[in-house]
Amino acid sequence: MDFLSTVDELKRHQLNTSGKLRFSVGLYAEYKAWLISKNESIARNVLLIMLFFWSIFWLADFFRLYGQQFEYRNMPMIDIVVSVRSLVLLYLVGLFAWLQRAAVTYKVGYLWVAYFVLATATAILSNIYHEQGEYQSAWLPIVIVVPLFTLPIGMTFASAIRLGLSVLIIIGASHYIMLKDLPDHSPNMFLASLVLCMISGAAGSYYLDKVFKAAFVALKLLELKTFTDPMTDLGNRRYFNSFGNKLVEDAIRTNKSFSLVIIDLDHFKKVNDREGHEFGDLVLIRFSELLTESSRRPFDLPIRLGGEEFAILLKDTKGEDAMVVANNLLSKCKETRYPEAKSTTFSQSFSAGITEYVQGDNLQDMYKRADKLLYEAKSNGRSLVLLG
Ligand SMILES: Nc1nc2c(ncn2[C@@H]2O[C@H](COP(=O)(O)OP(=O)(O)OP(=O)(O)O)[C@@H](O)[C@H]2O)c(=O)[nH]1
Repeated sequence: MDFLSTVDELKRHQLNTSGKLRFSVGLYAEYKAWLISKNESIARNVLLIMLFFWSIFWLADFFRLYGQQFEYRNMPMIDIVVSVRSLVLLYLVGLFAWLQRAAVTYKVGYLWVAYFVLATATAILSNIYHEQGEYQSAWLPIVIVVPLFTLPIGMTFASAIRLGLSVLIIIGASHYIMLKDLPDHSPNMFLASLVLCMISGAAGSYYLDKVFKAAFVALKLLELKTFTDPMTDLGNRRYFNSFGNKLVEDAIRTNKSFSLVIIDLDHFKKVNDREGHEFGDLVLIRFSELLTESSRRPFDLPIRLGGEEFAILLKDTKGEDAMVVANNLLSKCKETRYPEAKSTTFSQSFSAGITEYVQGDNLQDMYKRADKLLYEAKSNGRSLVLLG
């Protein structure tokens, strides 16, 4: 896959959609897909072994420290610091596994696997061979974890360093507190480890940032294509189903309502016949722009269901309020002038049916209700919005 052109395409696309399209495929779905995927078994097994190793490593670290705490120091906070740190690291390794899947999918991450293996090996070896006491170097594996803080993809080099530094300060400080009373603790060793971690953390962050930004962009582009109508850049029927079902779930959980508007342009066949198909397309595009303008709140979702049929999903909106939105849209639609039309008096109207969610509804029930009203509007002379 050519990532540079992908990034450019995504940028173009995002400009057109003006941020209206929201994505429903999240990290969780990706992670699940990774777990069930059959094709990437090698990468998955390697990572699961790593994960296992890490669990053992950090748990052992914890129990060793726990076992020795009374011998070396009297700090009740030590247990908490160590266990929280171990949990956070395990969680981050889980996230790393997800990121690695993305890397394997987009065939850009093998260098990262090498980095991971190398850093882990360094950590084990430094632990085994350190003569003065293992804890000075026990936190070296942090070099692997720090780059994970580039997770908010889109990070710059400067922010990767900033994040790397803050993580190191937090973990370094907690480690220092744990170690400072050890009889064989060497401050120079501590300092050297800190610098090493800082450098590799920042370098790793920078590299990871580049790699995963590309993978992330490719993933988003795929979602964008799946859910977008190519002519109007509105969400398509697939997106309608996905977002609409989510609204139903939200409504069940929160007891809040939402409304659905189904719109069908009037006499559109005649528009095509009289003015030509190309002009018909232009009307559809202009109407989509109006639809986007009138769906002003962040969770108003305009959709092209297909042909000359559109919908708006209005979150937290009562039927009467949706009626106001639809009637304003109808006025604007009729007022729109088309200098491109052969007929100077050309204007486009639509008919619409609106319904509000009632407990027990599913999306299909709502669609049927709104569609019935829409056809009532059609048979009552068109250019009409009905609520029911
Ligand atoms: N130009 C253009 N026309 C389309 C597109 N999709 C569907 N159409 C046309 O939209 C028209 C829909 O016509 P009908 O379903 O008969 O309905 P209508 O003429 O709008 O009449 P009413 O809905 O009863 O008001 C058909 O002529 C389709 O060819 C498109 O992408 N571009």
